[in-house]
Amino acid sequence: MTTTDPSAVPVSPELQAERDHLDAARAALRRMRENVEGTELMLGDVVNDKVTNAALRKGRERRIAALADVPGAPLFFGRLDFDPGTVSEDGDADRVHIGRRHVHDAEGRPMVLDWRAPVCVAYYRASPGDRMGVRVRRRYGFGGGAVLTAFEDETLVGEAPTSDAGGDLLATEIERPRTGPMRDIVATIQPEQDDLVRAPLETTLCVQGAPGTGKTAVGLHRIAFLLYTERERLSRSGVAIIGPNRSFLSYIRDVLPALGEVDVAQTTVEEMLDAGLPVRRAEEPAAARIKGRARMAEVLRRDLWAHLRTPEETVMVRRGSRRWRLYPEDLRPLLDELASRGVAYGSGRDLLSHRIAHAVLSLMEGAGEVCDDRTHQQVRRDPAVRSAVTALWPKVDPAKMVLGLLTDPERLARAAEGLLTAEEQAAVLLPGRPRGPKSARWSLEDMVLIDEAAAMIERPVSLGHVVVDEAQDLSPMQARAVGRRCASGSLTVLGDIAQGTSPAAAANWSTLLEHLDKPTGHLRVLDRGYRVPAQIIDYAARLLPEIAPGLGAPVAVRRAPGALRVTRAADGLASGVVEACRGVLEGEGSVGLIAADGGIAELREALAEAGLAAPLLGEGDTGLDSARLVAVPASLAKGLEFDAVVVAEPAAIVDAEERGTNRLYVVLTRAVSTLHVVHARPLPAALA
Ligand SMILES: Nc1ncnc2c1ncn2[C@@H]1O[C@H](COP(=O)(O)OP(=O)(O)OP(=O)(O)O)[C@@H](O)[C@H]1O
Repeated sequence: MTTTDPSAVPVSPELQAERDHLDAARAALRRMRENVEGTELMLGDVVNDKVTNAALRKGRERRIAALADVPGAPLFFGRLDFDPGTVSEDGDADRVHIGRRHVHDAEGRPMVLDWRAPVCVAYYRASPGDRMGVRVRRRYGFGGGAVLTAFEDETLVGEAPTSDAGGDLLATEIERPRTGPMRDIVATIQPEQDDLVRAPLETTLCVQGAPGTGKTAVGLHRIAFLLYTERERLSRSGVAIIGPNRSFLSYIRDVLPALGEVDVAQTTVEEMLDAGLPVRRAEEPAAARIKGRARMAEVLRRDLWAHLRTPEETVMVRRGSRRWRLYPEDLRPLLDELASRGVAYGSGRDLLSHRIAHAVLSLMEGAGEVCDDRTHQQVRRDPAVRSAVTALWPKVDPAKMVLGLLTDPERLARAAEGLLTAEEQAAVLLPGRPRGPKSARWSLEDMVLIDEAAAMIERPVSLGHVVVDEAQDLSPMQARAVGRRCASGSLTVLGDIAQGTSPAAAANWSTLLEHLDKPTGHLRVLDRGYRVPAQIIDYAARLLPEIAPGLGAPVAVRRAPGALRVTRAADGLASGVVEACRGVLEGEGSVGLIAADGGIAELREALAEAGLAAPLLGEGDTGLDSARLVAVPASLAKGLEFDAVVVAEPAAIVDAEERGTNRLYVVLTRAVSTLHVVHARPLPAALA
């Protein structure tokens, strides 16, 4: 009789002992959760204060969520046996199990250590050359339903260490068929990745990595690590991850919760800007490039500060029977001093009212009057002072300001003199004749300008850490917007220059780091490719000399015979694609059909006629978990991956946009196991 339940198969006593430990750890985790759940009653009795109660309750809910047992994710994945006395005086404790979170027994003795604990570094980095006190490293294999089915020991001591650096388990883990969103890689983080994950909070990292080298995974695990080591600091200041679009964010949404972190904001650049205005049009590439340049900040700065007026009138404050006068020549130095100090425009207004009040008080005191803080406040609020401030230092609304600037050629010419040519000025003007910010047809690039203006008026609050993925696509102006949101925090900048597809994409990282205001950020390179088998990456890398001269292909850690097929569709593209999809669907796991945005509808129709439903990614709430076969517009493929990928008509993908060859490189590097390229037109020269 065959059985499909791995837990029912007889096993060795050692494996059984490990299973028992896993069961005991699960029971202990349940008890830890129940203990937290049981705190509700005590809370009501002891604390009456509503606000405190609400905060405690929220903390408690968070803790309960963090202690949830994630179905399908085993509670531990590894074990280390250290030299006696390395971890503790007590010999037994030199064996530690390592998992996603800390679990202890009823007496408080650890049963599973959180992978982020310092002692666990050895799990990821110990080698026969530097064994870090480790004698044996054990890695576990799991079957369906997180049933422990195997383990593999690596002995680091003795004459003949048995180290394969976990190669088989790594390949098995990567090739495990995908059924939905991205998974964590906590069990198999590689040494070069671990080094980045555990970089201290103060360090801004910029990671250049070819497709599938694990950049996104590193960024997500770094957040989890930082939240573990710096929880208090970061829970006050906040952490965010910025991704290229909603489909991508949906793809990565489960990774942090699986690592026990449920409180990280995930956003796109567009959502982050949050100007309260809708984006109504895509910018022309030429205008996008101009609006994305850092010099636009100077154009905006000039326009903003041009709102200041030269004092022409006397300010007269009445107090009782006396009148105190400040003449234009008294006011001018106050204004000039503030304007030259680099204050935010908005706080400058406030400071000006203080300066004027101070000057009036000096006159009063010079005449023998006794003044105190109350007098200062009264003078500051005097209608004459207030109207002088309003006239000299007018309030500015950022959206109205940008609207005014981009609809008035003369005003723009004044602000852009020496910075933009006449043609460039004409290119950035807004279309139509909008009457106000609500009716204007803004682009994303315009929103970035509004954000810049808003930040010049009032500086935004800084987060503690921001991870920005696909950062190569940030224009200098977008980079400034990201950078000022972590002005006093740090960044993890992830990307690949070769995958830059936006019109103002970065050409190198040092310039982008400057725009992010982190010029001393450390540039690190990941070059071991985990996702894509060698045959596929070699094929895609033929595009590199054209799109990113100087950048090499990653060194693929896996080869997969038969991974690549290139077919000329003799009976037309649609039928070739249907046939290719049918073929790859015979295998296991997720399948992505990727085509130029303009061609995807027709291919979906052909698939539907052939009885193959392919929901469109990005439409409604279609996520990657809704079906095995998903139709992916090329513009949304970035950052995603599928077990098998069918790429339809590479030439159409290249032709669809200015940086179409970069887009094709992205598209060709999404497959974990199989890539099938189908074409009716000739292939781009490098692939022919
Ligand atoms: N150490 C690892 N163990 C297991 N899987 C890994 C490891 N590193 C990376 N992977 C897998 O490789 C794939 C690619 O990882 P990831 O998406 O982080 O790469 P990337 O560098 O961001 O790629 P891209 O530039 O194409 O977006 C993922 O499936 C990830 O789980």
